[in-house]
Amino acid sequence: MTSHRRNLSISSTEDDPYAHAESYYGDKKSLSKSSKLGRVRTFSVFETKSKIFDDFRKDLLKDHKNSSCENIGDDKTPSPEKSPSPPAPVTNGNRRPSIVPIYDDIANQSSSELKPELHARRASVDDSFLRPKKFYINDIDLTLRELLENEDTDHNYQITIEDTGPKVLKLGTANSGGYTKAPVRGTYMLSNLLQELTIAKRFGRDQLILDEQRLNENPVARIKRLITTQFWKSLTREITKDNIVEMSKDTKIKESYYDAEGKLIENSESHRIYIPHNRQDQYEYFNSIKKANPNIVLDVVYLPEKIDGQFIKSINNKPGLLALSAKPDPNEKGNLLNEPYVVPGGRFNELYGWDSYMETLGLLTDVTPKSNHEHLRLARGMTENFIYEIHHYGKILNANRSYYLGRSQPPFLTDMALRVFEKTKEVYPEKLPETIDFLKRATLASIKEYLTIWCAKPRLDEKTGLSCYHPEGVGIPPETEATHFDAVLKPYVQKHKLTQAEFIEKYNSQEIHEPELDEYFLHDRAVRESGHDTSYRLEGKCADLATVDLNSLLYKYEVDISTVLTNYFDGKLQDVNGTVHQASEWIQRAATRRKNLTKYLWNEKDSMFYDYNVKTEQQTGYESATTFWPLWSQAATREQAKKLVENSVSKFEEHGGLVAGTLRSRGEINLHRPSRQWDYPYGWAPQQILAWIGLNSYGYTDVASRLAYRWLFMMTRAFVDYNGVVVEKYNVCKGAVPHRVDAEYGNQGLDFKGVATEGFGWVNASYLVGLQYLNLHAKRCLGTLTPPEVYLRSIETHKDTVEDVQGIV
Ligand SMILES: OC[C@H]1O[C@H](O[C@H]2O[C@H](CO)[C@@H](O)[C@H](O)[C@H]2O)[C@H](O)[C@@H](O)[C@@H]1O
Ligand SMILES: [Ca+2]
Repeated sequence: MTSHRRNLSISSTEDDPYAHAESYYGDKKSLSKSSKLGRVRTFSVFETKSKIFDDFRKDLLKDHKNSSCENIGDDKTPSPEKSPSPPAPVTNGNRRPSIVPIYDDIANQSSSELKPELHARRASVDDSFLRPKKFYINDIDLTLRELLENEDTDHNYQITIEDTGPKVLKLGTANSGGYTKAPVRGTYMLSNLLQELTIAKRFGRDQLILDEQRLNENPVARIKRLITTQFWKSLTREITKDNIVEMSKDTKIKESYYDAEGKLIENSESHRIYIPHNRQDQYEYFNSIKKANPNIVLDVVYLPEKIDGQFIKSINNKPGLLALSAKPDPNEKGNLLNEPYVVPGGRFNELYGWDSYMETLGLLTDVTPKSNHEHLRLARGMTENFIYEIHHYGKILNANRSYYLGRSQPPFLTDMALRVFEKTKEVYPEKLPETIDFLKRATLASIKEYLTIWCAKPRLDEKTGLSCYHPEGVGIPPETEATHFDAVLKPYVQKHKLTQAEFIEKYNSQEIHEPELDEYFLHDRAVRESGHDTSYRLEGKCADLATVDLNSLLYKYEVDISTVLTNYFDGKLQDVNGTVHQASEWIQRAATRRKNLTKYLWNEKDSMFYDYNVKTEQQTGYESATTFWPLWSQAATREQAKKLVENSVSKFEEHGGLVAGTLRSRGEINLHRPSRQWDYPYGWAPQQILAWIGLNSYGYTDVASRLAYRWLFMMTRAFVDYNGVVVEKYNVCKGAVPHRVDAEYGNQGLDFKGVATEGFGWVNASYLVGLQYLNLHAKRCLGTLTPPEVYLRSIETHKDTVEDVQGIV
């Protein structure tokens, strides 16, 4: 049936029960402050109720009557009853839909205000023939209140399996005008109801027709839909004149200074953007915004040409956002268009290094020549921002805030650029010269990063030819959660008979010298540069470790650079300084590193790659999931891969996928040795993704699929049982509550009321990437929440194959 079957002025896509929130709850206009226009389909308050039901009933009858006839009821002509310009919205007295915080107006209303109006009349259409159902929510506030009062028994504005309510709420059906009631049952449907009502309310709706299908949607489809249509959007940042003040706000550090009397003053908020010393265009652009808006508070500050540890420490109390790539707006003189990016989420509201690579993998999963070009734009934006960071800050930054200026994160630029390049060629074949230019710029930036950061002092260990994480910096990293260093600082605080705050102040200003502590923080900064902050694998020694992770990534750089030079630039590329880089040099570098990886990092007896301590000249023996990274970069030999799979996957394979490190290596945890988030029992999305890609590339697709199933099952189970939660990391060893993590700053992505709107960047990506490793049978099992043990038994019994695996990354 291709025609419009409804006598409502809507298109067929608007009748989709799974439509994007914008079209389901109201068009974009409805979000603007000045206009709260809702679309017709959801029966906005602009129409009188009796007219709503008249229309709807007529429509149903027509639907029913014509259900077997093609092209009957073609209503391309808009319904004469629908007014193109709706009358002013009904305001319900003083009650206006509030958006933030969305529950306040419910809480503040007296129950008489919330009393349901009597239904004007009952529609004469019987419910029974209509499947799937639609519910008529006459008063969203009232329904939300009833739902929360009955079902959210622990009062956290989420409906989870820990709530002990009746687990059923009756809602009026749409075709009976709300008269006939039908139940919404069980945690999953009730929590989806809470989510949908919360979203509808954020769109300014008071009433709603809600598809039952939206409440009992297959959870796999729902997670995928939310990530691709909502979460990426919520995590997207793009600096504009209108949002720079909000974007420059820092939430991790409180700005502080001493007043004339020497009293420490803390600002609750600061808004500052730092500009590279040679970007006058950007400096002027941000100042022009200030000039045009004298009421805004925005500090626009040039960075010096030389940025070292002392300088970075000197601005610890003046946190600011770091400018990113921007180009002139062809349509508006003086305006700059800033490249977009995706942030991880929660407390991480800036462009991160390796998170962006993982997000790119996720974003590119659904880009085709015909769809989702926006996702390609975001992936390209992040890559452009990395090129910019290398040229203006000397490295790809941990993240674009001032306190991250001294350190990088695991490098993935060559692979990221190649993937964006390939996709761009496919989507915009007509732009090939521009796309090749992008690849050239990304490759030259990667070469610069490789030569000046990763293979230069202090990161390069000349003896082994391998590299270590070793950033610049002085003092204590200011961005960590307040209590993170308590155990480490305690003996020093006691020794100097100071409060911890006083000690930090004096130690940072170098009034107190503690060489051992300097050494500890050198390694701590290195741990943060490694992205694996924090872990007992690295603590107290990271800057001395030639890690498996970093050296696998650098091998990939070497191979990718030689491939790009060979395939696109006749084997050589000249940089801005006139140096010509030859493919043959990069082939040689890769061969040397591969040999050194085997010589220093491979342990034949244990079938593992271990980090190598360049000071003690020994392997550390710490069992870490980074042992699979040489599969991702294809630095491992076939034999090493086979041994890893046969003897070492089992060391890390837990209920929910790969654990970051083994229990044996982590050791005992106690008050003085608190648990660390990158150790047992936690599992992280990037570790899973890299292992799947690596295993698959050596032909171990069955192992990759099995691990993907475990991870996706754990995510789906938590999503279904815990109100749509998607978090930064999981406890992969626990069947129940895997999303509850209390190590270090705790988990991110948990803190929401009613509905999760962003998930977490790399975990979102892992879901989309992971699905590509599952065949139809696996996806069906996942949708019905079949536990991994049962699913794995089923595929053994049926000698299932992975022949359906499609489009693997
Ligand atoms: O503020 C504490 C630390 O937070 C970041 O690290 C964690 O989050 C990052 C963003 O998702 C992620 O890249 C990193 O692997 C996580 O451990 C930050 O990167 C650290 O520098 C910071 O100290
Ligand atoms: Ca609850």
